[in-house]
Amino acid sequence: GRHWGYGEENGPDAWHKNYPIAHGNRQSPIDIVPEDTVYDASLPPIFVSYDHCNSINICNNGHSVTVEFDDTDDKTVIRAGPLDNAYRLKQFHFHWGGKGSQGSEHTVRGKTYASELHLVHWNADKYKTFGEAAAAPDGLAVLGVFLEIGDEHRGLHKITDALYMVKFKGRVADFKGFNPKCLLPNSLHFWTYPGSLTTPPLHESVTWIVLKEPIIVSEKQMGKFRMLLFSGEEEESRKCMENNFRPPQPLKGRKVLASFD
Ligand SMILES: CCN[C@H]1CN(CCOCC)S(=O)(=O)c2sc(S(N)(=O)=O)cc21
Ligand SMILES: [Zn+2]
Repeated sequence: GRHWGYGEENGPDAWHKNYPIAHGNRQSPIDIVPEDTVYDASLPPIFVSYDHCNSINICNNGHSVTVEFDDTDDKTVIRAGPLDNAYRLKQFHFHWGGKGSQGSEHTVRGKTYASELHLVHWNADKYKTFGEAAAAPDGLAVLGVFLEIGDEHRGLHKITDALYMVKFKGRVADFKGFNPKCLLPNSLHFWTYPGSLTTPPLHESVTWIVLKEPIIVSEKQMGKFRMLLFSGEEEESRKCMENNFRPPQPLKGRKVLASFD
């Protein structure tokens, strides 16, 4: 049937037709209002151990560009913070705009960023497979990092230089040895709240951990993401992959905790 996307007909406002959970009580993203967040002094810092981290490939799935990891053991995990278990890195991907500073999914007091990086982790302590975890209320932990336009980012070069290999939907290319630690900002101060996948199937299975400090990337680097296509090589309609973000969803009484005062 008609596949979901970010267009006029199949975009975020239409997703509820095939995915009624779109109108659920813990949907993402949200607008984070710092003065309404609760500083929780008992919240430990998050612990990111990406040291033996190894990427496998880079892929254009028709919705975003993703870098996938070998998650067969606990060598690349995040723990602590709001999490009760170690969560294994499965993939990371981005959401971005068409120009300027629109493009992030979470917003901060209405401020949008040019892009947002999502590092997707799953609770392998509790669930046997990623698929099972992706549908469980405490199955996933996604680390969100804002990207702001400024000087170029040295760590992002390896990604933007590889995007030409996956221009078309369905393309996968080898992408080994990339460690996403280089994409994290200096501070790991975060906001956290219970939410969902921001794309279909919109499972309410994500503990969101959104970093307050953005990383800085250049307009030129962001431009390379917009060279990607939503469409496959065989399709005649060539649609640039951009504005692949869901707007903020109702908070519905949820509390957003802050790890910093
Ligand atoms: C295009 C589909 N995007 C999905 C694909 N996965 C979920 C479905 O998996 C089932 C086995 S996912 O867990 O990798 C994931 S995380 C995010 S987000 N933007 O909320 O960080 C979206 C998605
Ligand atoms: Zn995402």
